[in-house]
Amino acid sequence: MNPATPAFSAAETNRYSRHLLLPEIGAAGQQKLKAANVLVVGCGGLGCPVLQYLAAAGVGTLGLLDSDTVDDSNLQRQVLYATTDVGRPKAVAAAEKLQAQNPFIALQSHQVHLTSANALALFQAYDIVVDCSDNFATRYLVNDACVILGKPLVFGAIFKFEGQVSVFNYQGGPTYRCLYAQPPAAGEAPSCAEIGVLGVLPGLVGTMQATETLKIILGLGEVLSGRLLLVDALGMRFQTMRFNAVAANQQLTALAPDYAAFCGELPAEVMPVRAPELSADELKEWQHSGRPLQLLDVREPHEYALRHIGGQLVPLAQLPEQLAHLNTTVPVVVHCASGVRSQQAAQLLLAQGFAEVYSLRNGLADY
Ligand SMILES: Nc1ncnc2c1ncn2[C@@H]1O[C@H](COP(=O)(O)OP(=O)(O)OP(=O)(O)O)[C@@H](O)[C@H]1O
Repeated sequence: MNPATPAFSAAETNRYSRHLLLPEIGAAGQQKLKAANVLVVGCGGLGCPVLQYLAAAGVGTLGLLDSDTVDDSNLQRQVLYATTDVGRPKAVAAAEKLQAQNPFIALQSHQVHLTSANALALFQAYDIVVDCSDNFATRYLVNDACVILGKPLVFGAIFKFEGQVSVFNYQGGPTYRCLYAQPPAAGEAPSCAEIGVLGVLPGLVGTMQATETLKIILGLGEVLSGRLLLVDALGMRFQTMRFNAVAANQQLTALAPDYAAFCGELPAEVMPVRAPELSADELKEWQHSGRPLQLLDVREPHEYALRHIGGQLVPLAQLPEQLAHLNTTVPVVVHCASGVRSQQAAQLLLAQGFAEVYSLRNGLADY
């Protein structure tokens, strides 16, 4: 179809009237939006605002890829979901909300986990991919699939109060690998589930991703290619850093077989044995019994200051050098915010010869 030909119903013309008024968009631009196919990988914190604004703007086909279900801890920031959606697949619940918001667009739910085995086939049908995932294995996989298929990739990431936005593989521009040649060491970059995130931050970063996506479709402005936007919500400061393409990263021909392994996630069969866990009730019972116990809090001092249940504070990163101050023969219960860092710490203690070590299941969240 000729993108310059307006093919809108009266209801669409009215709906998109504020776009149609802009000479930079107009009927031709709105037609480009209607003809566009955009895949959003991850319908969580970032995915929700990206999807909401792309749907409202009239992007004709939106793919929603997510393997997860809605958890009540998602509702603090994943604004497409209601309390009644808890337990439902995100790709399905989000599609319902978006279809109600805009009946003139098509929504494709992909309720799958993205892997090397399905990425190329899934991406094929889309013009642009927006990465709203939350882990490094998926980010490298999404990048490589976009490079192989020659698709622009709109990237966003959040951490506590900070965010990053960029556009990769745009018209021969640099890729995610040009910016980050190697993933961080396992445990070096904790997830939102572990470290927390300001609820509005994905809204801030996700709307920037949506903006870049619309600019790419419309051919408007200066796309954020070869530039990384750094968002500091606490200082409300925005900085841009330039980076260059590395030719080898733009010439990938095949996906890696296992992105989790590339990112240092060990396969289940060689994972260190998980330390035994204790429930919050079991810990409370132990504390009341007076049986000897070393209670270890492996969070950061600022988290401890906010709330603690006693015990010794030894942030996870400092644990290896603090081992000499602990008694290897007295049982140890390690806890953190949600049970992830404490599991790592408990495994370390067991490997160092501590006789009896437990990790508090779900951390302070359950206590
Ligand atoms: N490889 C993947 N395949 C499918 N979905 C993915 C993949 N990687 C990440 N996701 C999805 O991306 C979304 C990221 O959202 P977000 O960062 O808000 O995390 P969350 O898992 O919903 O929340 P939390 O980590 O706090 O529990 C999640 O819904 C997750 O299921």
